[in-house]
Amino acid sequence: MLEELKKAVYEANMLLPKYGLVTFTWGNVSQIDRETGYFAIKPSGVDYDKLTPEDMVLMDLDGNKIEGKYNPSSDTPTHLELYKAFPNIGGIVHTHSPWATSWAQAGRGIPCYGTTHADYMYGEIPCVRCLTKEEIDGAYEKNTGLLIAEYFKENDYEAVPAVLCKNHGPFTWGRDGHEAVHNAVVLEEVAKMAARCETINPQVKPAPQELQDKHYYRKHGADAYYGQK
Ligand SMILES: O=C(CO)[C@@H](O)[C@H](O)COP(=O)(O)O
Repeated sequence: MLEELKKAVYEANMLLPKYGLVTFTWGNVSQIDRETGYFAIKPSGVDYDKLTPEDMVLMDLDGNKIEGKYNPSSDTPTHLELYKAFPNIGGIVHTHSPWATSWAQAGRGIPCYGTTHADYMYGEIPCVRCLTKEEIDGAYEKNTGLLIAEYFKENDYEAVPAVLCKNHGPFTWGRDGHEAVHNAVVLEEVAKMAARCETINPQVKPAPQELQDKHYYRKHGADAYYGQK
């Protein structure tokens, strides 16, 4: 079932090691078929070099496994909550990419220091709070998804398709898995540049708003990143 979807998700997952975003079996990509409401996601704990398209696990938005010989990624409940909360999201990535995860562990959002950032993400890339003891002791991954969804109910997830979860790591999204991976690569590069920028000049300030606006809206214009505004 949904073989094309599983193939696309397999190919998107294989980009994570290709771009140096993951070590061992860390990280995962999913993509949803909005007609069926099913999404395909990387199986939990399977080495990337052993993965095949058939290994992708099909899930529904109630958290039921529809098809797949493996367990779905442990982060599946987070992906699920984001798909439920935001209809324009078609693909989601979670990694522990080192530079973005370092900002997440430090509990800081990534300011926009330059046009590389502004070309893809409008303003600061946020870091949401660490989960509470109750949230951690409960459904950790589901609560991570609910926390991200809560933040972006008040903030534009189309303008900033990325978030850092404090003491954990980054999540990115897009219209499909490949675009979510693209945003994960951009996030890691921007995180690296920003960290180095602050080392070179600890007094550095964000780029002027007019420069940020020029670059973001030149690429995204009045049309939203996901369609007509
Ligand atoms: O965030 C985590 C663990 O902290 C996960 O993303 C693992 O890094 C990958 O788990 P699986 O997808 O293999 O279950």
